[in-house]
Formats: sequence, structure tokens, C-alpha cells
Amino acid sequence: MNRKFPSQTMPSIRPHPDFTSLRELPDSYVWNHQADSDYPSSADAESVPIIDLTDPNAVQAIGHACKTWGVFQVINHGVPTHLFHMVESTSRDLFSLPVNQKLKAARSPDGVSGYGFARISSFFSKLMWSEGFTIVGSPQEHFRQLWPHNYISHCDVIKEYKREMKKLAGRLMCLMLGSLGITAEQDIKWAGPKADFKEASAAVQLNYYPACPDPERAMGLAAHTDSTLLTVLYQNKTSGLQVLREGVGWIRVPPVAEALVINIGDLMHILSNGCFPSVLHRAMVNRTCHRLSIAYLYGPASSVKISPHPKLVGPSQPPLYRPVTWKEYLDTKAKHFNKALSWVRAELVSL
Ligand SMILES: C=C1C[C@]23C[C@@]1(O)CC[C@H]2[C@@]12CCC[C@@](C)(C(=O)O1)[C@H]2[C@@H]3C(=O)O
Ligand SMILES: O=C(O)CCC(=O)C(=O)O
Ligand SMILES: [Fe+2]
Repeated sequence: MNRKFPSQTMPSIRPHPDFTSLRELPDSYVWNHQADSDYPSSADAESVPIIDLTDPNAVQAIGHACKTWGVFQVINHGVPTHLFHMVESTSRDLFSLPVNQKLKAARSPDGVSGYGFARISSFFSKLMWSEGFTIVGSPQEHFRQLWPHNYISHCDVIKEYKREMKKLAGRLMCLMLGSLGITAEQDIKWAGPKADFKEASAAVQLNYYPACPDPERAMGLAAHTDSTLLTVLYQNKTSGLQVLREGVGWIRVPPVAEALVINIGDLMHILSNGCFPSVLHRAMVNRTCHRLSIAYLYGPASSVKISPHPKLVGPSQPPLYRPVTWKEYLDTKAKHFNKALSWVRAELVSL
């Protein structure tokens, strides 16, 4: 697939913003959305599929959505509603702390976890109107810095959220792979004997997009694909997420009560030998309402090499990618950003 990406520049280091003090959009936050004319905006011409996980035809619907959209929303997913309220409340408490307090849990320059700008900021010359907090492993040390007296309850919320998300992500893996004729129990060794993907790993990304004085010219989170197998995204009631639909343009993914957005990531793109293309997406901002989203970024255990599945490879379908671990892929992404998939393409030998 030949994708065009928005212009990128060399990485640079920037200070943290204090959004509440900005009444006008500083030039450093003004994005040239003119460049989007490459991708005509089709507003609501088409909409991202919404799939009921209790529907007996869910496997086929998921397969179709993964092939043609790379994204879908799920309802009746079984994750208790109160958990979303709790994780949203933890997120809100975190981002509403004074900047100096949040900086006590800042992500270190070579670290993964903690508070900071979107990691992809370094590839763009303009700043994004958002803050993020990444959780890999336990958030305890960082949360203790943020809330010395009540960090434990916040840690418990994240722990419970991760547990539920892991269950759902394992289920989604079985459904997605099932639609390709791949049975997790027999065909994916690392899925484990119960095919529950127990050894899988994940990161939780809390995203906060403050209300913005000039949303048409700002960018919440620039266009990217996730480096995951799949991402489960919870968004609050404020819309902002958009996905790129090849040949159509940017399509809104509106918040739907009780629904979760599922994105195909680059590792699923590789595992499916390009059958399920990862989806380019971005987050826009709002003039009056802040927006929160919580991404559960799901991938394999660190020792697992992901490569095109043998069932999807044959004389007429050569493997398009070489085997990579998640860590190797993240390193490639950190260097080449949206061109990372091309960097892991297998050498095609012409006969
Ligand atoms: C596991 C990961 C995926 C991620 C990089 C990370 O190490 C932790 C944060 C993730 C995130 C969330 C926002 C978008 C994204 C592109 C980014 O900059 O940080 C993703 C990364 C990714 O999927 O490549
Ligand atoms: O906030 C959103 O809707 C998108 C977030 C996202 O793409 C991410 O965290 O990877
Ligand atoms: Fe994303």
C-alpha cells in the first residue's frame, strides 16, 4: 500500500506547555491543515462499523472491518461500565494536577513510562495540543510522586483496567485471526495452551486534549499508526478521533455510548501479511470541551517474533515482512516513524 504521510521534520526537544494559560493559539501550535487537501474530508459520508460482540456473525463482521477499514467499534464487549468511569476519573485527576506536580512523573528522555508530550512530537515542527501519560508495567513509582497520599487506589484502577483489557484483547485476537482461518489454539504457539494470549504485553496511554481557542488550526495528536497488534481505545463523550479511509479522506469516529474503538496496528499488519492493514489515525481538538482517551496498546510477549503467518503465505503470496519482535519494531518506529513498516519489508526476490 502506497501511503502519503504529512510532512515531517527532524526531531527536536521542547518544553512542556501550560495549556490553561494560553488564550490564543501560539504560532508553534498552528498546523497547516491546507496540506489535508491531499485527503479531501468526507465528513460523515461513510461510518466506521459498529460490531456487537454477542452477534453470532461477529467473526465475519470483524474480518470484513479489518480488511476494509482497519478500525471498528465494539459494543457488548463485557467490560464493566464502572471501570471506564474509574479510569476516566484517575485520568482527569492526573491531568488536572499543576504542571510542576505532573513533571515529577515526567518521562525520562530514554524512558517509556511517565508524563509528557506525545512521543511522536519529535517528528513534527509544530506542537500538538495534548498531554499524555504512558504506563508500561506498574505505575506505582510515578503515581507515588503525583499523589503521595492516595496513589494506591489509582494504581488499583489501572491494574483492574489492564486485566479487563487483556481479556478483551485476547478475545479480539481469536476473532480476528479466526476470520482469516487461523485458530489461536493450533496455529499461534505463543497464544498459550488455552489460547488466552496470557504472555501478551501492553502499554496504557492516557491522552488529554484540553479545550483549544483555535481548534481548526490545531492538532491534538498527529496522524500515525500504532505499532501494536491491536489497540483498544476508550474515548469520553467529546469527539476528535479521525481515521484515514483510502481514497475517501478523514472520517470521524464518533463516541458511541459503551463502545470501544479497535484499531489494527502495524504488528497485525505484518502477522496478517498485509490482509489487515494498520490504520492511520489522528486526534483533533475542541473549542469548548476537553477530551480524554485511554489507549490499551496490545502486543506480543517480548521474546516473540511476529512474522507473516504461514497460513497466509504461499507461492502466490510471498511473505511481505521479515520477522520482528515488538521491541525491534518500536526501535524502528522511533527512528523512521510512519515509514517503519517499509523498513521491515522482506527483500522481494524477482525471478
Ligand atoms: C508500546 C508503545 C506503543 C507506543 C510507544 C509505546 O512504547 C508506548 C506509547 C505508545 C504510543 C501512544 C500514542 C501514539 C504512539 C504512536 C506514540 O507515540 O506513543 C504510540 C506508540 C506506538 O504505537 O508506536
Ligand atoms: O485520542 C485518540 O482518539 C487517539 C489516541 C491514539 O491514537 C493513541 O493513543 O495511540
Ligand atoms: Fe494511536
